[in-house]
Amino acid sequence: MTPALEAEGLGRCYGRKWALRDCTLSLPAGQVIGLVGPNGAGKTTLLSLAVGLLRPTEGSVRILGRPPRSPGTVAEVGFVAQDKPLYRNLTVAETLRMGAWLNPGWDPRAATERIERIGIPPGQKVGRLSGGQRSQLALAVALGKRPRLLLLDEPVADLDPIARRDFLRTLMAEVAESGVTVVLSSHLLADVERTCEFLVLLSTSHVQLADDTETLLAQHRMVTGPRAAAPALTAAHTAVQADYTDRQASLIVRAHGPIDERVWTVRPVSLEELALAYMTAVAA
Ligand SMILES: Nc1ncnc2c1ncn2[C@@H]1O[C@H](COP(=O)(O)OP(=O)(O)OP(=O)(O)O)[C@@H](O)[C@H]1O
Repeated sequence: MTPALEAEGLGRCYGRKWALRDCTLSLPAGQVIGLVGPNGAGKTTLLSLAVGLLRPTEGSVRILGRPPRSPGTVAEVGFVAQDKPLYRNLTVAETLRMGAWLNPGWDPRAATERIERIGIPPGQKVGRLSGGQRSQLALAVALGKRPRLLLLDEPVADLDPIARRDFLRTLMAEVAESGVTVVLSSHLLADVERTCEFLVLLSTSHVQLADDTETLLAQHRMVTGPRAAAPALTAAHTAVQADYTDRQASLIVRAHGPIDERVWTVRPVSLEELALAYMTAVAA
């Protein structure tokens, strides 16, 4: 199957500062992919390069097997930017009509039903919606397009917990029903853990992790035990994060084989622990 997004040595700099560098990735189609990383890591830059809103300084990117903005691609890709750009003077109903007018494959039922279910009045001006309602409308417009690839830049940041759960459920239902690929950038690691089957972690403008979550979780372990035994442990396995007291060591390791459970207490890590460990390790 053609990857949803492929990047090869992709980089973008602003002046002399690299926002994204050496980015080589292949994202599988038909999954929900989490894109995480600290502020300024390069997530928006990667998404903007993918949809052709930015040009690469070096390297290349393809979406759905084609360069961004090539004929056909624009109709097949939905992008909801971080600031949810919508026309403030249009009403909700007019926004949906504009979506229908601009997109040949528009599904009026999907968009309208969604807005009705959330209870946003169709006659309301967009400029008077709350931040969360605007996010919901932007998602409805993006889904109404029936895209094959949906790129969402921090879509749930201003939703309340119930709306967030509903939003993520809708996304997962869409993936199951239509096979759309979703790339979801978020700081909410617990949401990413619940929703995503594949994780991309960016930090300091570089890709630190890009793999399916099951593989990542199988590779890593939380290990606690005597500090004196830590050098032997870190010689055999890669320490991603290490905390020491006088006698005790507590580490997250990428294991390269069995860990001696006579010496160490070993447990699986959560995706949230793993992502935080990588972000902290790179920042340190
Ligand atoms: N238009 C711009 N001009 C100059 N520098 C920029 C511009 N856009 C982004 N940058 C810089 O590029 C880097 C990556 O920014 P980007 O917005 O991609 O990060 P991000 O991971 O999306 O951050 P956040 O989580 O805060 O949204 C940052 O250092 C940022 O300051």
